[in-house]
Amino acid sequence: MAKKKKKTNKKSATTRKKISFTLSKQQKIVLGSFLTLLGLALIISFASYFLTWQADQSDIGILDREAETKNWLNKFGSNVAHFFVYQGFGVASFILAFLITLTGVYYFLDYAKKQLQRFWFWGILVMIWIAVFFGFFTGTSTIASGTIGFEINDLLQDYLGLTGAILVMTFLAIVYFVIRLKITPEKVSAVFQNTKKGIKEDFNAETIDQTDYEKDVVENLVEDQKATSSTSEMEIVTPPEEKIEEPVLKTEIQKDIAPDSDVAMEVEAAAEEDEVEENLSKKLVEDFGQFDPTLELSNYKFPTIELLKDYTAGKSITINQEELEENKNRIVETLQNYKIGISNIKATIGPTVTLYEIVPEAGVRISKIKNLEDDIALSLSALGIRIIAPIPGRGTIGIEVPNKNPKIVSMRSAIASPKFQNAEMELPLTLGKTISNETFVVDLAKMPHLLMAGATGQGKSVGLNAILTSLLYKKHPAEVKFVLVDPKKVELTLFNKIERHYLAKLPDTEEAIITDTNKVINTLNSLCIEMDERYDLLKDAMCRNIKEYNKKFKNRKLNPNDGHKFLPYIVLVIDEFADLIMTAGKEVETPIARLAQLARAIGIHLIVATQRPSVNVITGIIKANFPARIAFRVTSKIDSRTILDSGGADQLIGRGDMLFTQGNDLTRLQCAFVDTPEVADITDFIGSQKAYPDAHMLPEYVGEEGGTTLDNNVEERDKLFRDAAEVLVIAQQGSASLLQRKLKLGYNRAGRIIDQLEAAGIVGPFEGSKARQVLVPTIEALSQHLDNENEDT
Ligand SMILES: Nc1ncnc2c1ncn2[C@@H]1O[C@H](COP(=O)(O)OP(=O)(O)OP(=O)(O)O)[C@@H](O)[C@H]1O
Repeated sequence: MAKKKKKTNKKSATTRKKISFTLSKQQKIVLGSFLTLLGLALIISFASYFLTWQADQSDIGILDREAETKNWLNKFGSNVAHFFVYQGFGVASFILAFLITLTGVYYFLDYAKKQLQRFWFWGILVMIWIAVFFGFFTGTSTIASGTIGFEINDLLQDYLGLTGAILVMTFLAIVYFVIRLKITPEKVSAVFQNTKKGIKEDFNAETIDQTDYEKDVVENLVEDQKATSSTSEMEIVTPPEEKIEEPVLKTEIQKDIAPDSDVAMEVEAAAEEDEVEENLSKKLVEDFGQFDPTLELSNYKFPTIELLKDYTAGKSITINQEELEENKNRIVETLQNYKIGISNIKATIGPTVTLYEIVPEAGVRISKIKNLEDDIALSLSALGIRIIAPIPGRGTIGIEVPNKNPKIVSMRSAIASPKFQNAEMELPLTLGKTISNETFVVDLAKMPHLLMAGATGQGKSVGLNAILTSLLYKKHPAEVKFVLVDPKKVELTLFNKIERHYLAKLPDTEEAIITDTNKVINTLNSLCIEMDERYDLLKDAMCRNIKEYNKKFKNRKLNPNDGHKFLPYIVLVIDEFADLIMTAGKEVETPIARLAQLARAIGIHLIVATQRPSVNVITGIIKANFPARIAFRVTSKIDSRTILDSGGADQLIGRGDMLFTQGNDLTRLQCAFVDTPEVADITDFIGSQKAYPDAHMLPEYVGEEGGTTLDNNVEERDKLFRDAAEVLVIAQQGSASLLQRKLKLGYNRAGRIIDQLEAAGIVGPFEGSKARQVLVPTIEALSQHLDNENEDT
């Protein structure tokens, strides 16, 4: 049933969408004034037609310019009125004119149109009814009922007879009164009662008025007498004041204690609840506009491009012809040494490497060229040769040869590129430039997590800074929050300045940037709680991902009173992951794996960087959930295999030369370079602006120190022990997930509390898939139980 309802709602929504066309404000005013004036013109012509119709009827014909008409709106008036009044609905045609005027006014003043539709629906029905009604009286003359009214009436009478027609008409009138005017027998009787009472009050009031009047007259007389005849004497008796007040008293008495026989009972008919005209959220959006998450920092200014340095100023990529020729000749020679002929060769010059695309002669085995990689590298005497055989989608074989004079790709050029500026992505990142010198932009939200590896000094930190800078240039502080983990303690410190704008942290912690392993564990678990909470919100809102959820929230379809809020993306950046795994092992691996598996839909994205991409650091489960990888230069082929599932990263030339994969092809990129002073300038720029009162707060997570297990130690119980006990006793169901939901706890904490409750004898032992038994029947019994416990200790 509910499904059906939803379906029809959906259907009506789509039809509404189809029908509704949006007019601009000006168009509405023009249309509104046109309709209003047209309606008024009709009213005037109709009114005039009733006076002049007999004279005009013979002259009907708008094309005849000579013909004279008496209608106030001349030929237009007489023709239109003849059509609507005589041939149409008679007197009731005024309703039509009125509806047109009303429509005009609605458009002119831009009122909601829903109401208008009702006016039209009922207006037309009433018009037809009135026309038919007049059909009873008009006989042969059709001016009052119009032809339509007369004909319908005639038809009714032919089939039902006069009595039947009257009954049908009466029934229709009742329908109108009950449905449209919501007049019920109770209301009618209440009106009668009120009228009765009203008449009585009026009568009394009149008595007062009369006395007042008499008093006035007497007073005036006194004054007149005084003024006009000082001679003639007349005794004037002013009525005593009590007399005037008497009727007032009487009314009060009558009001308060009415005589028994006349007990007036006021019947208050329960007011019909108003129907909401339009979807409430639509109205909210109309009234207040879409929810704007950036409102709190509405004056926030994004960092300017000037804050970034241009390292390539005046140094665009120059083509060194000599170098190109030399490399080409060597490639051709080397291949010929191995009896591989080339039919064509093409060079694409990138910032750090040049790609030579060769088309081998027919019959050459590709694997043969691939095997010659080292030989070609030797003959070109260059580091970092990479052979791509074949280049996917191109049908050629690529040989990447590093340039002798590589160019720095400045972050400024990447940020200023139209590709990045116009990127309509949730979390756009510009990583640098491709081999064909194009800016490379990807969406972190689509990745959905990124693994980064590279030997020391190859550009990892710069890469991380480039990623964070991209987000700072594109996303408002309300839209994205960073959780930064930096065991090296120095790499990300600059971001401390934007703590209250962009960072998220645990409650009760000083620094937002996490450098301590223990805190990392707490933060990761807290993010898991945040993830669970967000999933609950999404489930409640029936959304599949954060994008849909936020859209719904912006359109005011989710009620903040139900806990709904705008959800910013959370980007968790972990530098030196290997170090973390070494010190904390499983404790960090488990929540990271959980987040990596589940957090994509609710907007938590992970960027994990490591120096050593060995298999005990990047375990299978982590690898499986990080399809997007970046490899800077690594020291061995094995490391390259671990991070990219293929070689290549060991042949990079360093200094930001990198390979990027999103699960399929490898793309060689030159990472955009952003130096520490530039990051300092950007964070200074943001940090100096108005900020939120505090960093974004993550849910509280109580670590292992939060309590003991089956030890019934009252001192060591969780802070929420009593609340939890009450929740379970009320629900009479000993389940940890109930606690998680009701008290917004993480899984571990809820589990610990359940253990404590078991130790305290409030819930029974673990019963497998069934919920535990609650041993305390009521809240009172629980209070007594806990009080006894306190007395014992
Ligand atoms: N994209 C780049 N373009 C030009 N030079 C770069 C680029 N990336 C890095 N470099 C150079 O390499 C140096 C080291 O880079 P970075 O500090 O990012 O290395 P790292 O991989 O983080 O090293 P570590 O792991 O030891 O911290 C930089 O100081 C810079 O000179």
